[in-house]
Amino acid sequence: MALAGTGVFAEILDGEVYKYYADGEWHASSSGKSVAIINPTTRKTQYKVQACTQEEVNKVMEAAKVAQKAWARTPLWKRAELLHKAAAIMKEHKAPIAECLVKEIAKPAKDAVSEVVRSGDLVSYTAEEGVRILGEGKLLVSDSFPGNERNKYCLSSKIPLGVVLAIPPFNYPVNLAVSKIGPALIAGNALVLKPPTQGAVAALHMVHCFHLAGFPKGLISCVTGKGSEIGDFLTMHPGVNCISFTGGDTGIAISKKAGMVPLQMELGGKDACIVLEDADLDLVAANIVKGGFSYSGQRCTAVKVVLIMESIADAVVQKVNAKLAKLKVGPPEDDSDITPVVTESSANFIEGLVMDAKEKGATFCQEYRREGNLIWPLLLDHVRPDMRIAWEEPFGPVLPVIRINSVEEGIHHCNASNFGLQGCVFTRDINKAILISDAMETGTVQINSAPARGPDHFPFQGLKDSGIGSQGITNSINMMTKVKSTVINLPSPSYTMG
Ligand SMILES: NC(=O)C1=CN([C@@H]2O[C@H](COP(=O)(O)OP(=O)(O)OC[C@H]3O[C@@H](n4cnc5c(N)ncnc54)[C@H](OP(=O)(O)O)[C@@H]3O)[C@@H](O)[C@H]2O)C=CC1
Ligand SMILES: O=C(O)[C@H](O)COP(=O)(O)O
Repeated sequence: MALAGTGVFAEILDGEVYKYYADGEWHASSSGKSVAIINPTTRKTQYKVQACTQEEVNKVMEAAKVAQKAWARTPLWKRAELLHKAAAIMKEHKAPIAECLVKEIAKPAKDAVSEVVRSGDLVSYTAEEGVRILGEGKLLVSDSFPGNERNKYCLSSKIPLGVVLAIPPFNYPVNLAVSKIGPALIAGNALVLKPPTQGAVAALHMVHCFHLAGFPKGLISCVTGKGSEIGDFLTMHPGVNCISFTGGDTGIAISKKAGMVPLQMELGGKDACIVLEDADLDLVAANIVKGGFSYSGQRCTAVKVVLIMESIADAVVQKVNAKLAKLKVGPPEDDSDITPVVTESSANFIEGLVMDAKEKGATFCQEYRREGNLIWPLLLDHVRPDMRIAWEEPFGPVLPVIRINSVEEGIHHCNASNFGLQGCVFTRDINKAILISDAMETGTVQINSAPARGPDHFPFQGLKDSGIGSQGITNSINMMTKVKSTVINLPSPSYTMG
């Protein structure tokens, strides 16, 4: 039974097209045009969203600016209270939101529910963390700097940036939206969301939960449309005071076009898994399968290349293959492990990487199989650096194994990548693990576990082409504020004697 667009969500639907959200209300766009969202499994149109116009974006920005000023005067505890309310509503309505994730991005049914619950928890945690860290400021006294007496007291605190533009990617359209919305709002900013086209309807349902919680008009808005059509207008809009983006190379282009505003960019990755001879091989195999193939490899933090010592490679490949044979391949509704990848062009891209590896002599541990957007899990052994898959991210259920003869070789491959998101190392020797972690040029290194962004309050950042700034709840709140100081100048120095 379809739940999306029904019950409390009925008002977000206009005929068969989902509305966009502006000035505290749901609207049909004056463009009269819509964008189709193709179900990756059926490859037919599942939903439609409004193709918003530039004029509508302008109005949203104006309303956001006005609403932000009033919001910044709203006590912190009240902002937190509203966020807690939105989180509870989101969790209460997890079923329709999860249904959209299943239909729009083929997320396995259970994972879709987990994404919504995790998102509710993220919003609540953000409310609590915001109350703590934004409730504190700093007092500096002048006599610590040479030549000064204690006649100046500097009071500094964190203040909002203004209007934050949030652009999340298709693979976590709810979670990676709230990871921007929560921190922006608790810090006193207004928020404009441009959801990914695949995932837009899940995001609109999530935004309605914030609407039902009673946030002021204009403070949150959600404009839909193809990124290729309205993206530049949004990111270059003079009303935007901060851009928080998660996605692919588009982020690099945005960073070149954006004005002088803070940027938070979480981009692609080619997370390496370095396996040493003394590793627990069962643990390694379990993490390669979980890390490489969860959500069919469509995670920025997926294991995207295995760099394994030659002497243990056969044993690990055998264990991984045994586990891959047990994965359930099929539609997301059946809670399959491997589901269709998000678009046909994505499936074609993955196939291109596989065919290139085939031509250049990689060993196929399974037969390559594809039906529509559904690609069966594939481990490619004996991959060499001249193959594209050694460097490019497939964002699909295809994982290359490169056999190495020294740890240095593994580190060298990891660091030669233009990406630097996460990486992992498997060894029982913690001293070696720390040295390797320090040598890997990535934002995070996991020791004895696959890469992961969560838990959501951990710092999450990419080096090189993987991003700018750091996410995670605390870092995002800090990033979405600036520092304001007030200096009290005393007529004469004053010292407390104790
Ligand atoms: N480091 C991280 O945290 C993560 C990184 N990623 C990376 O994202 C990629 C896959 O996600 P995907 O959604 O396809 O990424 P894209 O970069 O294609 O899209 C991300 C978002 O940007 C929008 N967009 C597209 N063009 C523009 C533009 N010109 N201006 C502004 N916004 C635009 C998209 O909208 P529309 O859908 O309408 O095109 C979407 O909302 C992979 O490379 C992956 O590694 C993914 C998740 C997390
Ligand atoms: O987009 C992604 O891949 C996510 O940021 C990964 O999140 P996870 O590692 O917590 O699944």
